[in-house]
Amino acid sequence: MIHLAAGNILFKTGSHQAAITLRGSCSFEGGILTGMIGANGAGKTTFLKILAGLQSPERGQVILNDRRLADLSPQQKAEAIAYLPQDRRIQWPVKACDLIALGRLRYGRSLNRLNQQDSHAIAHAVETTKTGDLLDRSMDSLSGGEQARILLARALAVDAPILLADEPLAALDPGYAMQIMEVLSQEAQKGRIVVVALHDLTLAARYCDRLLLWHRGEIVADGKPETVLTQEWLEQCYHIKAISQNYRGHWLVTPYDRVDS
Ligand SMILES: Nc1ncnc2c1ncn2[C@@H]1O[C@H](COP(=O)(O)OP(=O)(O)OP(=O)(O)O)[C@@H](O)[C@H]1O
Repeated sequence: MIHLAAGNILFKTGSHQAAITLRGSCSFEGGILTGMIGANGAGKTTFLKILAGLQSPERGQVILNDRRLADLSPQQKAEAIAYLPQDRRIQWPVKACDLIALGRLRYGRSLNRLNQQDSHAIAHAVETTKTGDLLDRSMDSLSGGEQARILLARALAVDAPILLADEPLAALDPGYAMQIMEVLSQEAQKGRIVVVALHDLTLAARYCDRLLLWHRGEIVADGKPETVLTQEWLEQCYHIKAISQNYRGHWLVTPYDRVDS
């Protein structure tokens, strides 16, 4: 079973007024879809980058299956972790199918020498993201939502045991957003660690097994959606009120009003 843990992390994010000090420990097991939620600037992206080994904390460390992430080679990290960054607007005329295939480069193969395993992983990623009709299109001709789906397909094509996705639902319409959450949930059910930063609390509550709530650089709540998305936390962290209800076995959260801070 894959295991990823971040212990006693301390990280200062720059020196401007909005900068924060990120502190926290948490661990992740395969088979669970974890949503990271929290207001803008709370620390979600920074923490995902630390988990992905793209930022080095000033204190603390990330451990992947008993080994320090910092001690792994770039190749080993690339084989273990697929990372979908938040900033992902593609302005260059690469074909969508080639961009997805880039997910296989970690195996040291060039795009024109993909083997059967590569083709299988790419076909699976295309099928699960329903991007087959976009493959021949140039990335710079796609809408923001279409690009987002292709980039998620590239991350899935890596076929890594850990998938870290930073706001994969940004720019997606409600139907595709739900489809992507279903895909992420299925990937977790296969035994992967899937951690996803989200702003849509309704979908976070509906699909995630576990939520981590970030507030000013710290995890203030960690647990099942119904224990994290309480009125108190929503007011304190987002300054909102929400209707929470159980509907056909699903915990639904609908923000409806702002609370003056
Ligand atoms: N490279 C950087 N240099 C300076 N400050 C940074 C840098 N990256 C992030 N920060 C600051 O660190 C804080 C946390 O940022 P982070 O992107 O982790 O938040 P977030 O929870 O992902 O926010 P959002 O929901 O808006 O994406 C913010 O105040 C941000 O301005």
